[in-house]
Amino acid sequence: MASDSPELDGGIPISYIFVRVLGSGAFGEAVLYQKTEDNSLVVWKEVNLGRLNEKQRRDSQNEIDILSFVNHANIISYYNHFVDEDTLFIEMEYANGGTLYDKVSSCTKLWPEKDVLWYLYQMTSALAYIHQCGVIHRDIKTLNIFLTKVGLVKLGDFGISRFLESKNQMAETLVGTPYYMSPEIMKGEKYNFQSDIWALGCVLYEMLTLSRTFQATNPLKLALDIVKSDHTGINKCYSDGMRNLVDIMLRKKPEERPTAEELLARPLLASSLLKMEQKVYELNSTTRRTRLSAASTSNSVSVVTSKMCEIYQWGGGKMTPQKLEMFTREKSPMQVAAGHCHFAAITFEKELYTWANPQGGVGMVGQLGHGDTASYKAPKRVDALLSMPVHQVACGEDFTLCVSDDGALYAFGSDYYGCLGCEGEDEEVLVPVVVDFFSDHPVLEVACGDNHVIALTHYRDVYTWGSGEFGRLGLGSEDDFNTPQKVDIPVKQQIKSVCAGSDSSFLLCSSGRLLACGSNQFNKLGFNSQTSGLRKRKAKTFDIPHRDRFSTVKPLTGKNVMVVAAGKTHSGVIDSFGHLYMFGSNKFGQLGVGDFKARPGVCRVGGVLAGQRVETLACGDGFTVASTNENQIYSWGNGESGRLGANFTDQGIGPNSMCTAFPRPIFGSMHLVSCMSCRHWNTLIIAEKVLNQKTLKSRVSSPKQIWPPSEKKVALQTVAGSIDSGPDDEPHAPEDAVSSDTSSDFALPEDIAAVDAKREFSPDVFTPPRSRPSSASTGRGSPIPSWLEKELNEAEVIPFPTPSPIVWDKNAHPLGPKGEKPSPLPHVPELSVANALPPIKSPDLKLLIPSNDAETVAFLTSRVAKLEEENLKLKQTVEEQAELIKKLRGDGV
Ligand SMILES: Nc1ncnc2c1ncn2[C@@H]1O[C@H](COP(=O)(O)OP(=O)(O)OP(=O)(O)O)[C@@H](O)[C@H]1O
Repeated sequence: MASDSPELDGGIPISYIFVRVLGSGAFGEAVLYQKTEDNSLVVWKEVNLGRLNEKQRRDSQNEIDILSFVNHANIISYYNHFVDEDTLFIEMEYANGGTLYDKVSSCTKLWPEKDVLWYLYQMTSALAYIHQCGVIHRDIKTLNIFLTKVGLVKLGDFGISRFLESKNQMAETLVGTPYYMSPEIMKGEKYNFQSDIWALGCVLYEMLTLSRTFQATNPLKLALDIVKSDHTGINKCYSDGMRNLVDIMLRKKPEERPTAEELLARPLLASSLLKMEQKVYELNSTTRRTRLSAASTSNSVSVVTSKMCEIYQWGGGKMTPQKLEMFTREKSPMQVAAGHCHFAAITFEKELYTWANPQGGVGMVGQLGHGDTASYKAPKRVDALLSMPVHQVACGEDFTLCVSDDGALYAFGSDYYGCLGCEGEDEEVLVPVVVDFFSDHPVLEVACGDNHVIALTHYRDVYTWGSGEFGRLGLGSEDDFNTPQKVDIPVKQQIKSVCAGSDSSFLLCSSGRLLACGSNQFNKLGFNSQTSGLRKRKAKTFDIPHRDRFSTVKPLTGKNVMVVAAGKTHSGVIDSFGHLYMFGSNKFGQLGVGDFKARPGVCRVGGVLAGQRVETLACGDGFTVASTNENQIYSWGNGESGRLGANFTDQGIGPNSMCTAFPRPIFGSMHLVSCMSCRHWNTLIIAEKVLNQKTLKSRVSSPKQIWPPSEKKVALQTVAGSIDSGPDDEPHAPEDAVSSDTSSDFALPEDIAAVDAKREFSPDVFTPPRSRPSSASTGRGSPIPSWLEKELNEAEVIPFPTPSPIVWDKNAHPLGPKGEKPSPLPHVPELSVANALPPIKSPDLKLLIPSNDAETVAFLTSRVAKLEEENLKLKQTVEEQAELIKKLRGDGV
């Protein structure tokens, strides 16, 4: 039990962000979570064992037994399970496209035969597989056939399946859903695999007719119809082969029905079997994770943290942060983007929501994508993109662009400057249109300035279009373009991320170098340099007004830039140490250096931020917002119209009484910010709150395989044994704690001393770094690339005596703060759980890295950059070789 093992035995803590409750079944809830380890969505099905009778307990146990050994592209994957007191938790694959029931019931027109065939193939393939393994599903129905957005079928809900010893064995229990029950079950006779074929026949019939096979609502009449009557005919628009399939699957005598294998061999399916098999493989390989999560490694103990994400918005008249209730109650946000008067958010389910806050009679021009010019004040889902999983969004002044999982780029709103990237579109586009140009160049990330767009493709090419004033497109001129234009990158650098200011553009390279172009007014690109102290020379500033090609921001060379943010008159970057550097206008104190004086070069922001790692950064019109590894959010600069989310004043010094030139904390309670975006006077942030943390001991398991029938029984006993409530297997921790996060979501600024007091400790809970939606202005990267981190974690441990354990706070620094033992935690509600948990050691890193001094950090950072560069070179060589081989083959050599 976890209480007996105060240390985590090398177990990897896993964080889950609560997304939403999917629904409740007879025994409990199915809850959707995002796993921060790899950003995947998973379902935790909670089964309340306390309410179950003996038979129902067996059924839920049965579901795990079956799920844990089946492994098929068209069956919901099982990842993990544990028992916590009277609740059984099962972690499984999430099917993000609803159920076949939803799809059939929302259809008004008959389906094309090829679509029916595609679904039928996948269901039959899943059935053939489980039947071969000796399992009858026993509850095949449209409600248990899950779908993914890309059109994959996932058979689920094995609650009442069971093994049959042999194909001839007959089951006797009366189970299933009446509409899909076979005649033999209705008659109380024994049944076998062929009952599943009957149910599949009913499902096929529903897909072809959009109605139930037998309609009677009176159970007796239904039973009679199933046993005696024939189903009504199927529309002649379907082929004879298809209609014949229904007939043979719904034969009253089970032995006359084809088996699933035989169905697959029939000409209708067999003729396109290979193609469909290949398609399933391709679609599945992009979405599927490894079957067992880190929690399931042998004897591991993990901390499972579930978090809730909330969106706060301020500015434009909203003087303090306002929580958008919709994203708290129903949907969990993953990325946000702010425009001049419109906003966008993407949920974990990859749905896009938009809303607006127009002021002073500003008209809407379709930038919300809802098909009209209404200004929806509350977030509304963009239904036109429902079938497209959207992973990133960016807002321009009055237009919006977003990227789907498959790299398609969609645009809507005003095309006045050609920012929609599609020639021949109306000036106002009210629903998303695809930017055709990128059909052959899948897009990774998009950034929008006020009137221009930058897109980064999967091949790491950069395209720009829209207004070219001040050379912001980096194309060597100030010309405007209404279609994407490829940008020449002067240095052979791999571009990692793109960022757009109002009339400026930045490209962030994997090497940590920053390239910029566009207007350098106030030195907001950071190009200006100053020479002073040279013999016989006066101090001189080299002022560059604008640049029309991307070039290196030289004053930042040597800083390993991880994050860049650009506002209207100023910009900022965060380096790999979490240091913040600002440049541009300081009229409103937006550089955060404690005064309002113009600064000719790049300034490092210290003060209250010194000693913290800055993790996210966003720049608006005359103000800046940043968050740190200590979960504090700061704002500074111009406070007019609620830009700072609070009322700070350095009265009498700045240009107006609402300005502050120092970073000021704005949230009273601690929040982890995963994403932020500022534009004009608006700010949007996503703040994470820990809901609860559990320490759990995972069952002993290794990745499951399909066993030959003879070994099946033994293997299943092993799996079943692992959730027995015997002492060795008790997987829950008595110290499971639920955070009583009753602190107000937002409080006005505390006094800085209180905040400083909080900064003296760092939580000793280790949570894995979160991979974030890539957004130049918002995201923060892990200081150590994932491959290196993986290598470090998997490296062989060489015993090395250390006087005191080093607590590695991943959020704090690549190597932790000087290796000191942290002081005990004061009582802060959000951290009460952290206090309850034992300190987590990171033996691997502690042993691998003998000292935590700055040199080691610098060494590792430069090594990472170098390795990345080498990696890039290798990739290029491989590509060149592949090209050569292709050419040679083409020439017939
Ligand atoms: N893996 C999954 N992916 C997507 N949705 C799921 C998944 N598992 C369950 N759901 C959804 O969650 C809801 C609740 O599911 P659950 O399995 O708890 O109950 P049920 O199947 O509706 O009822 P019962 O288990 O009593 O038959 C259902 O709407 C179901 O569609």
